[in-house]
Amino acid sequence: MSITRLQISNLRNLKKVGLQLGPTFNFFFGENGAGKTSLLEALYIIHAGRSFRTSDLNKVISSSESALTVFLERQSEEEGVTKIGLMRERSGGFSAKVDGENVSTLSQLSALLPTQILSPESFSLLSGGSKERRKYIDWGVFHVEHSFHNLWRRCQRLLVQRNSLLKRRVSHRELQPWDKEFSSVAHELNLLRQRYIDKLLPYFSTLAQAFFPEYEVKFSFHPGWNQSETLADVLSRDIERDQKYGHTQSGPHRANFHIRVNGQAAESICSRGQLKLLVCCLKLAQAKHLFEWRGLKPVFLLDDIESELDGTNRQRVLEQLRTLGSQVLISLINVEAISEQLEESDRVFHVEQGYITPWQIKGDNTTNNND
Ligand SMILES: Nc1ncnc2c1ncn2[C@@H]1O[C@H](COP(=O)(O)OP(=O)(O)OP(=O)(O)O)[C@@H](O)[C@H]1O
Repeated sequence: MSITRLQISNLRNLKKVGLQLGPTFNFFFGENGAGKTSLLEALYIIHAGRSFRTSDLNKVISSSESALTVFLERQSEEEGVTKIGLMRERSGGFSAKVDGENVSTLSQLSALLPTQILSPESFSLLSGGSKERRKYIDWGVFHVEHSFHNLWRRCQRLLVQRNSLLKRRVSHRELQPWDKEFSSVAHELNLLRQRYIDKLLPYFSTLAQAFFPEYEVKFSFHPGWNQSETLADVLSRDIERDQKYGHTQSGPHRANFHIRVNGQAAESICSRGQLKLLVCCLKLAQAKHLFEWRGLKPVFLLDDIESELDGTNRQRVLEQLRTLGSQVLISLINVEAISEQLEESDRVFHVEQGYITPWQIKGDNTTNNND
């Protein structure tokens, strides 16, 4: 799968952009503040319904404009061309269409456009809170297990209901029917996560070994409660604590994973650069797994990796992406940095004050197509 056409209006400084993308690497170069990250942000928004830079989408809409739109055409061998569009209004209104038909949930767009991002922000996957790590696992489960999304939503609803009952301090007896259902859905959800991780781990281990040959790198998953007990037993035992805090302390909403390097927590022993490389291994592992199990290649968005990884490691990550055959959109400042490694199907674009134009590299010289 790859994105062939992309149109963006009123997204930060991108007032009106129209592009034909190539199926392999697409490089976007330009000075600070030119609009490179905003272009990647547009694709992320249409995939996830949110930005990777801010939780407030109004900040992403161009100042003095009332709505942003992103439209794209996706080409896949099995399904041919699919047209996908999204509009986000300043008033909060959201509308999305696939081939002219309104879609009711954003998860329909996510399913059509599996997208992975490597940006300075995405490196908090290992150094930040557990929410990001749950999102990482659930991205993968969502794309390979069809029942996951509904199960996840049921689990969220039950959790909200249980928490509101806890806050109202209802009796243990009144809580029991909720606990029974919550435990049963949680158990099913956990099985899907466990099954996914069992399949993902060989991919991660191979990559970790290639990138960190001198270290022993171990991944461990924690479902959100002690597995020697059932969740129903844990909830029943901890009822007083849950009532005291007014929310449920155990369950799949507390799932997490840890990476240990030579027996120590990665975030305590690894350098910043090594942590970033581990995040690359995690994301590449998901992409390889998705391709081998579902034949899908996610689109990769690489923002500012020049400043995030050293030359050798950057090269190794790019080589992995070339082997995978994913479509990749990469932002960078200096076009000279890539002139040696371009392949025939790659495309280069110059980003300048919100305008994006195709660029051709000839030998040692860089020339604009429009020259
Ligand atoms: N809501 C908005 N409306 C209009 N312009 C905006 C808005 N938000 C940000 N901008 C401007 O849009 C540009 C966005 O730049 P972006 O972050 O995409 O740059 P970049 O090319 O990735 O730069 P860098 O190399 O520094 O990361 C900036 O010039 C910023 O001032």
